[in-house]
Amino acid sequence: MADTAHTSPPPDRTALPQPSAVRSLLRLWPFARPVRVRLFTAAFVGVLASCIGLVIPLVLKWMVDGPVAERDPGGVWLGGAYLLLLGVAEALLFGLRRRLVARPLAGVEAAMRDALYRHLQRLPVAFHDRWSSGQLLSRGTTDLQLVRLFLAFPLTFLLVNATTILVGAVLLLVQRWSLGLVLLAPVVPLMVLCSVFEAKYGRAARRTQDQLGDLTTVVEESVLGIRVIKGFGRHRSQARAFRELTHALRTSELRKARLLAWILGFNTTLPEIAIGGALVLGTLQVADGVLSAGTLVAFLSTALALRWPVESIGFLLAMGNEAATASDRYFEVMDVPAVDVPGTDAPGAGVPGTGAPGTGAPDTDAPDRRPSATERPIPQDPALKEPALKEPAAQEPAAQDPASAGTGGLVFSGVEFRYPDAPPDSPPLLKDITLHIRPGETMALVGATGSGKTTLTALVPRLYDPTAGRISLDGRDLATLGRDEVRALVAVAFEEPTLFSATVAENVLMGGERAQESDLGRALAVAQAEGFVGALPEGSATQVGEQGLSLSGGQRQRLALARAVVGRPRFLILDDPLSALDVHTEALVEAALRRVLATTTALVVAHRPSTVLLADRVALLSGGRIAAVGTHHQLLRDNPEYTALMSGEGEAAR
Ligand SMILES: Nc1ncnc2c1ncn2[C@@H]1O[C@H](COP(=O)(O)OP(=O)(O)OP(=O)(O)O)[C@@H](O)[C@H]1O
Repeated sequence: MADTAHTSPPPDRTALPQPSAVRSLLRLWPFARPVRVRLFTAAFVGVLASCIGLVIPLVLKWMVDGPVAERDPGGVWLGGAYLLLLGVAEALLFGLRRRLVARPLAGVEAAMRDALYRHLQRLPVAFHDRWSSGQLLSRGTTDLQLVRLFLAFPLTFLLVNATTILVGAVLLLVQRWSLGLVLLAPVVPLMVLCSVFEAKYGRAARRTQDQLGDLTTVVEESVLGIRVIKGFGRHRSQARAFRELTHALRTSELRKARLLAWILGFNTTLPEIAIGGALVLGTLQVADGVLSAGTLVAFLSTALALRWPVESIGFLLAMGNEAATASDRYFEVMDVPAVDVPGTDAPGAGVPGTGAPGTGAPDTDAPDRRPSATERPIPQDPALKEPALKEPAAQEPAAQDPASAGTGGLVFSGVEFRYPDAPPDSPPLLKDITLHIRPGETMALVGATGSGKTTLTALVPRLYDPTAGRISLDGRDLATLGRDEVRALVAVAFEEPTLFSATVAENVLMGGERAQESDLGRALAVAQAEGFVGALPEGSATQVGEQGLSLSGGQRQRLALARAVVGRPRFLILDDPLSALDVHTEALVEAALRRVLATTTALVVAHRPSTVLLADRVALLSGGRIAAVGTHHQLLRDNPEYTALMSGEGEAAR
């Protein structure tokens, strides 16, 4: 499992030491590798184009000292033709460079985005509990654009410009070493200034990109929560919060602009002063007859040709720093160990450095940290350990695995759980949970608000892993099952029914890998959703809006229930599935659900007696433990806490 540092979003990273920009950028290599030939060719073409630019001053020198001095019009025309050819070749080569990289780099950006999305799907729920969606969105959008821009432009031009400056410096020194030294005098101060700039700009870029992520979160929350904002008239305070963030972002952007202006100023002024100095000195040397006019022209043309490569260093460093920051932010997410490796039986096999025990989120190397099913036999009848009233289950096992006779169904053995972000000295939320739901049995889970019912149910589909103890499904240790196996065995309907921007049918059918269109009707019937789905403009082919907002709460809940039952799961986890239904619909759904529950092993979080009555037995969760197990009537008779909860007194007292 990821440790807290991994699951937590980075705090203010600008306060931390920044990793070297080069090291951050080198991490992009695996993604850039497939297009390396194009990148290197583009760099070579760029260097060639730039060197052609440096030949132009040499042609000028030849023209001034030759045809111009000798008043030879034919030579002047020839020189002009050479210059034109060189100029056209330079332009064509720069165009070719751009063409070479544009398409492959769009592919690199898409591949990185794809990898990020796939990774996000496989990260533990604990990670998503802690990271804001805006931070993730901005890493998958703006940050990746910055990376593509860097690979397309500054990466090549840092190389092209460095080569141009180097070749140009040699040409200057060869033409007239004394003038060359005057021109090269600003190199050392400029290098110092550039390194100071780089450090400062790197921090500013980090701050800006983090603030952009926060801003995205606010926008997203405002859009999704628009009903609450309007309902409570919070648009002014929301707008104020938004303004504060945009103001902070603007301040950071201005700081970047100031830093950029500062380095551009130095990068322009110092070389200009040097060129001025060389011009004065060169003119004196021409006047003294120690230097030809052609050499001075060539010298100054070379110096002017080097102006852009020097001036642009500021821009290129800025873009490089932004890309390095983007790379850091991208890999902060990519470095969080994933929960599972598809196609492997043991979750997380092959993913290095994952999973410290006791942190509460699904682990990728669970077999390492917990003994395997063969090492730790499941207690022969964990139900015997249950602390309170017992009676035979109404449903006997339909088909028990002979190898695990008596341990089939859903078994919690000494399960303990603490959320990864809970204070380390706080007691675990769930302690020593030992519970046996027999094959085919429906167990209701009852407890006060906040007692941990949802948390306990979330352990079954492995949204989180217990911090101690074990859960088994039909005798198989849950921790040894791959993600696909768990998904095939367990279906869940959450308290908050989430629907996706897709058709009703797609939303329901995503509940079962092998679910067919024919299962759709059955699932909708169980959830008593046929009526309203049939009345939708295009029936089950109707698109439901973002998060299914175009449907009522009860309708969404019924579709979520249909999704849970569509795949005929062996284990069904329902978190208060009928809470948003009216009494009449609830009775109809219950009648249909009863038939589904008869064929599955189910754990149903229940708040109301009507839901509890769906179950064969009831487990009472109190103080983080299973305080009692029995039938509804037994618990009503013998357990005052349960009686209070069912009568509503318990909740009212809280
Ligand atoms: N992701 C999380 N990180 C940290 N703590 C959490 C997280 N989710 C829930 N909790 C805490 O765990 C406790 C139990 O929450 P849980 O949702 O399991 O209770 P519940 O019994 O289902 O409540 P309800 O009946 O109101 O739905 C609460 O105190 C809650 O604040």
